[in-house]
Amino acid sequence: MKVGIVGAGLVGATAAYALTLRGSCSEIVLTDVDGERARAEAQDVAHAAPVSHGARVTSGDPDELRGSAVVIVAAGANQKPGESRLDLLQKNAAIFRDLMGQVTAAAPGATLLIATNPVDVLTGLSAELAPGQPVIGSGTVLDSARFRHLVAARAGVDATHVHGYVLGEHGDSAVVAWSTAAVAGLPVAEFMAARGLPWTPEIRAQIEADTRGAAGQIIAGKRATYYGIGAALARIAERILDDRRAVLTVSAPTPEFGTSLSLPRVLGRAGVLDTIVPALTEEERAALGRSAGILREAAAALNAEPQP
Ligand SMILES: NC(=O)C1=CN([C@@H]2O[C@H](COP(=O)(O)OP(=O)(O)OC[C@H]3O[C@@H](n4cnc5c(N)ncnc54)[C@H](O)[C@@H]3O)[C@@H](O)[C@H]2O)C=CC1
Ligand SMILES: CC(=O)C(=O)O
Repeated sequence: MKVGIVGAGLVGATAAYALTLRGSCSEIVLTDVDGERARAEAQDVAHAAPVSHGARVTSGDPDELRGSAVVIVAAGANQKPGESRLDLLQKNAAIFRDLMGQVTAAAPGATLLIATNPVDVLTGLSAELAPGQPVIGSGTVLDSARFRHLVAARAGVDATHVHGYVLGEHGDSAVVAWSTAAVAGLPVAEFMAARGLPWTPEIRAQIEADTRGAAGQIIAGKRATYYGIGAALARIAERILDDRRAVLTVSAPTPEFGTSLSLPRVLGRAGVLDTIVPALTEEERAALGRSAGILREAAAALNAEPQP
């Protein structure tokens, strides 16, 4: 089971490290326009293999992606403090137009797993640039993890026992779908009330703000985020490799919304096998519609740009 990674920067290299520590695959190849960086990152991660699960970790030209079952794409610029993900669109779209031909030529059978921001619009663009190949974006898998972490901290339980989805854009319009949230199978308010734990509209609003604002807070403090997304990418990739039918909020082209966005989706070797539309409140449905509108506008603005 081979995973290719395009873009051996902070996100790509951390994904390689997470794949290695989790034993997600037997082979990882890192590629980057900065070949020296890719080589050094592969060498460093390879030294974790003998003390974890023994994967073969190498670097090389895009040609070396051949035989990959999944190719993670994390190439491109990241946000500077104060920048939004959508601010990265033009420059990262140009990088994708440049690299996608090499990726599809080398690994025509791979599922493409996009991480570069703005991930929803670039997932849609990648699906156009790689017709016939399964393409998904990491979407709101990371946001859903952040949401679960924040609820778990309030509830005083392990985050793996908190359920809940963030939907729509991986970005400022992400929709925190409280109606999907549960702690140990109970609606959050019920769980909190039964234990006399504080649960107010202000606390809910703070959790929503912290879920949406997490990337900004981390970027302000250390210039980039990579551990959360590295683990999320490894999890998504291994669920695809295992054909596990896991349900994750990945981004994918969604005709009903006219854009790529995140909804809970069943994942297998062929990529997205099914999409689940949760029973949302009217307010959540409206927020999801607004989020989709923002993404449609961004994609339209990209298509309106003259191509070199
Ligand atoms: N989807 C998500 O949840 C998250 C997405 N990101 C995004 O991931 C992307 C990468 O972020 P970082 O790793 O922090 O940036 P970075 O600057 O550390 O790494 C980017 C790498 O891409 C490489 N690159 C540029 N053009 C390339 C090309 N044509 N072919 C191959 N490699 C190329 C660069 O040489 C560099 O090594 C950014 O767009 C960032 O916003 C970051 C965190 C979370
Ligand atoms: C940077 C980014 O997209 C994130 O950490 O959510």
